[in-house]
Amino acid sequence: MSAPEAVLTLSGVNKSFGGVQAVSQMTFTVERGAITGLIGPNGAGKTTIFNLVTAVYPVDSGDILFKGRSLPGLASHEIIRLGIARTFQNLRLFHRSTALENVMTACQRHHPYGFLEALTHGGRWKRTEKAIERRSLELLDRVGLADRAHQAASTLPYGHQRRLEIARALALDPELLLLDEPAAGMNPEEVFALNDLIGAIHRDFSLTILVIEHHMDLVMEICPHIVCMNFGAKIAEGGPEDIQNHPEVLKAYLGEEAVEA
Ligand SMILES: Nc1ncnc2c1ncn2[C@@H]1O[C@H](COP(=O)(O)OP(=O)(O)OP(=O)(O)O)[C@@H](O)[C@H]1O
Repeated sequence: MSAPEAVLTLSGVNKSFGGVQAVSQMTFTVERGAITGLIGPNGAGKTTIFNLVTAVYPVDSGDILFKGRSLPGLASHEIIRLGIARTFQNLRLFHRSTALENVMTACQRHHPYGFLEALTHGGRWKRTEKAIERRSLELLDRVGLADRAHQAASTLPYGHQRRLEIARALALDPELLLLDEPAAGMNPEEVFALNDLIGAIHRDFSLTILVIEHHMDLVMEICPHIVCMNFGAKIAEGGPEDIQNHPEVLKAYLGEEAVEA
């Protein structure tokens, strides 16, 4: 058996905002093909990790490697081109555009054509547009939104908007998909269905996934490996059983007194 390959490696990453140390000496690895969970109480620094990987913010120090290549210093669009896509905790959809237009915009950004071509609506432009539309419809179908393609994003139920964000991220052909609280605001049935969806896209798109999630049932079910952080630092790492029984994790979630009681 070949040794697992690291797709994403954080080494001693630090980030502070003013006096707040949002991420402190963070070190962990995401292996190719794995679904890794990133958990921790509110304000632990999880989204900041995603923001550092995708160059929303620069790291203060430390390194982030994607397939051995150092990411700090690259721009967000360069990181997308390397094969990293993400969804956002606070949805970033174009609310007035349809579901289809939202996905097509992501595809177009990923397969840009010349300004002149677009202006003249030349033959290649039309073929590219058709191919993008077909691909976008396929992706909507994949996330269970085929029948909502022509509906404005803002009028979709919240759970569907989260699925639309996943379709948009898939349109960027990622190798590594970062999901930021994909189940936020979903009811238990929607969370259950999301569980299946994440499993299916992981398999069908040969993805490596890093997922931030507060629904512990979902994390424990889909993530064979979990990193838990609190106050910016990693406090535990391991399989679901290790994490569920880890004293630092229990303390972080339940408080010191509850663990001692
Ligand atoms: N742009 C920013 N400016 C100032 N402080 C920030 C900024 N982004 C994050 N922080 C702070 O960094 C810390 C970590 O925030 P972060 O959003 O990464 O936590 P989180 O674990 O994702 O939390 P949640 O689960 O509530 O989304 C918090 O104290 C937060 O207030």
